[in-house]
Amino acid sequence: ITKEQDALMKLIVEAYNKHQIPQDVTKKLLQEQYSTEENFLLLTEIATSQVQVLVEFTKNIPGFLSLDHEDQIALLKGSAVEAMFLRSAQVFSRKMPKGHTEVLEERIRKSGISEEFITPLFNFYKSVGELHMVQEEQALLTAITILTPDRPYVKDQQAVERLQEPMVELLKKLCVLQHPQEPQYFARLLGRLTELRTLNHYHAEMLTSWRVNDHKFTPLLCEIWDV
Ligand SMILES: Nc1ccc(C(=O)O[C@H]2C[C@H]3CC[C@@H]2C3)cc1
Repeated sequence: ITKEQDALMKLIVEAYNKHQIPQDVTKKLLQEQYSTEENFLLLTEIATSQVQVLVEFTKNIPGFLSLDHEDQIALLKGSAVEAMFLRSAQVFSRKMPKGHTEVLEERIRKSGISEEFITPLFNFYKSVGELHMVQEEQALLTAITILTPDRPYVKDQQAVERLQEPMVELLKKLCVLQHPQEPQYFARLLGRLTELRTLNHYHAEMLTSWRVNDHKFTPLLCEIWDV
């Protein structure tokens, strides 16, 4: 790892850890009663908070704020679902106190999300958990997801590639250092990004079904997902 790569990694990890889901949101998970309505409201709070954390993290990715402003929006809107699921998968499988994980799982299962999305969602959570990513890998993988050049409406894809490439190279080196006994570990991480893309479709269905049943979203979620 070169000096520049080490500096880049420290910036990304610092940005990743700077913003977390507020305690009061995760505390509510245990307190509120278990109605479908209450669960939906909790998930709405979690998703809104996740998107806020995502925007703050993205602004701290070196070079992001120097991109064309419309492209910045296109990258955020194009990656919000994937970055949110990636972070919630990491929180779900690692950071949460034991009791919370089961409670959150229960609430997700009973919030009006259709079964056909529940299965792929928890399969994804499980496959992320099994990777036992260190925080550097989590932060870099999230930044790489956000800096995907071929999102809809991105005008200057080369500029995004120039930011994403060094992060992919750095992640590749990190994986070799962190998992020397597992040469295919880096490929497994990138495989998670492919699995993530499939969740976009399910997520759009989830939003539509909630909208149809007249569920209220927050202004931020309406804006980032055009609902
Ligand atoms: N009104 C909404 C409520 C929740 C979501 C959402 O994406 O929830 C995600 C956050 C984590 C819990 C369920 C999934 C993963 C979207 C709109």
